[in-house]
Amino acid sequence: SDMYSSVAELELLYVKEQHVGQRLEDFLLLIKQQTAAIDQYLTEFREIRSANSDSRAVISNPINAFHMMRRLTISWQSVKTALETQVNVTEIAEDVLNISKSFPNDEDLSGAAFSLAQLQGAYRLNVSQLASGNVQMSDRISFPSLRGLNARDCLFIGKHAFNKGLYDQAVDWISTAAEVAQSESNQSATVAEIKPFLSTAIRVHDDVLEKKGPLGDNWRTNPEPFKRRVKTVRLGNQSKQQRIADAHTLATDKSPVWEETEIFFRLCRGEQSRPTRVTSKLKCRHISHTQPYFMVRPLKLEEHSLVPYIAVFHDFMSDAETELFKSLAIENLERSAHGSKRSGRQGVTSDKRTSKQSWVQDGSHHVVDKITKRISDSVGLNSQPSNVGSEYYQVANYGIGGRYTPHSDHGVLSQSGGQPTEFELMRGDRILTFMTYLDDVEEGGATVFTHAGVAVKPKKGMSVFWWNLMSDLSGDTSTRHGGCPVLHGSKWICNKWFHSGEQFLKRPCGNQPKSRISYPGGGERS
Ligand SMILES: O=C(O)CCC(=O)C(=O)O
Ligand SMILES: [Fe+2]
Repeated sequence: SDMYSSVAELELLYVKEQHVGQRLEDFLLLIKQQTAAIDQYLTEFREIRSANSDSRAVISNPINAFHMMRRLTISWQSVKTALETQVNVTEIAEDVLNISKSFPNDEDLSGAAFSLAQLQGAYRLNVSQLASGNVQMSDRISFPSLRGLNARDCLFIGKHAFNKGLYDQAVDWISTAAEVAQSESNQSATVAEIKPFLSTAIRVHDDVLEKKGPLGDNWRTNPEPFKRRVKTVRLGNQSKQQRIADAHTLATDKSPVWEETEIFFRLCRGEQSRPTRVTSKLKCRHISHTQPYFMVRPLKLEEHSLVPYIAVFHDFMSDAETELFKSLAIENLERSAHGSKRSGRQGVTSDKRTSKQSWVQDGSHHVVDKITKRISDSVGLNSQPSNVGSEYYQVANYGIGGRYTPHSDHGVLSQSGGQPTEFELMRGDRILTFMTYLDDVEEGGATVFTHAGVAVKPKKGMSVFWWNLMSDLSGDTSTRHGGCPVLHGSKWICNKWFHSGEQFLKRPCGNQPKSRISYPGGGERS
């Protein structure tokens, strides 16, 4: 289950449905042949019997007698074949029913519906347009779907948005449901059925706005009510909303969840613009001196932020290498979890992280080991011993609207779920994240940094890396980041996390007790 949380798995489901569809075509054809034969027999039979005469009267007539003989020989052959192929039908039915055991369940469908609502919210997509089957970001970027959504689909999505506290979107979806219902020739839901949901959604929307304000950790409304004049809107909250509407505001350690979430989505939409005094210092360059083989194939570095240091290597993996990682991972994909306050280090699954993942171990393939060496040489860190200096590769594939809300990668030691083990203490925390995109994503799916104001668009074979720890090995919250919802495409990433415990020979201690580590060579910036 959790099928909606991986596009790669949905592709497998697509192939499965292809097979089932073909079998059902066979099934239908057989049944049609059968009904035709039986139908023909019965038509004649009924005609004769409708006269309601007794046997003597009918059979006394030689032509009638002949007809009966013919019916029960030649015509019966077809009926007999039809009844015997019933066995065949049962076989097909069994096959199809067997396959359908791995079909999505109600929970998967709800997940998919809510993902659509979230996607629409994150990228501010026009709901009517979406309902008509057009995933449109801008005039330039649009992805027509094969068919639109019907009124019942829109109502279903609206209800899910409502249940998750997205009241602004709930009203949008449910009123679109009413619109669609009005013009639907093949009525999937009636306006009369939709109306009560719409008025409830509007009432709750206005209530929440009045009592709690437009934004919170688990609710959202429009800044304006639909119906009533709201007198006592929580102004504090509203002015904050105004503030984050300013394109230069970034998240800080003091930001509540909802504020960071708004900034996250704004960065996802590409609306963030950092001042030129910051961006003008960023450079691109070739790096070839750190290892002899980089002379032949220099690293193509592009900086995205200096403080904290966030940069990418273009063309870090070849197409063959990215394909290899995907193929090693796809068999064992499992729903990704994340830490939470309540569960501590024990992961939980939620819509905070809608992807599936699996671990690819060092040593599982010689190319994997070659890549580990390349990464380690590129960032100047020690990857060994395996799963100590650096973790195994975590390969993940995102689902419909798949995303990962802002978080820090470090903190594996300090989460509340009990004391760290001796092994964890020795291994240290995640000092550096090295993440490679294993595929292109047509739209959406950027990796964004809510404190640093950086958005990195996925590109097949490109790697992005950043430091999660300061020089004194304390956590650096300024590298909080998340994965934006995937609007179109299948997003694959591959993480390698370096740990601090094994880096004592590689990374010189700073002369300042607490400073940010930079690149290359782990030099420092304040
Ligand atoms: O998908 C992304 O862009 C970010 C993924 C991430 O932050 C993680 O896996 O820890
Ligand atoms: Fe992360």
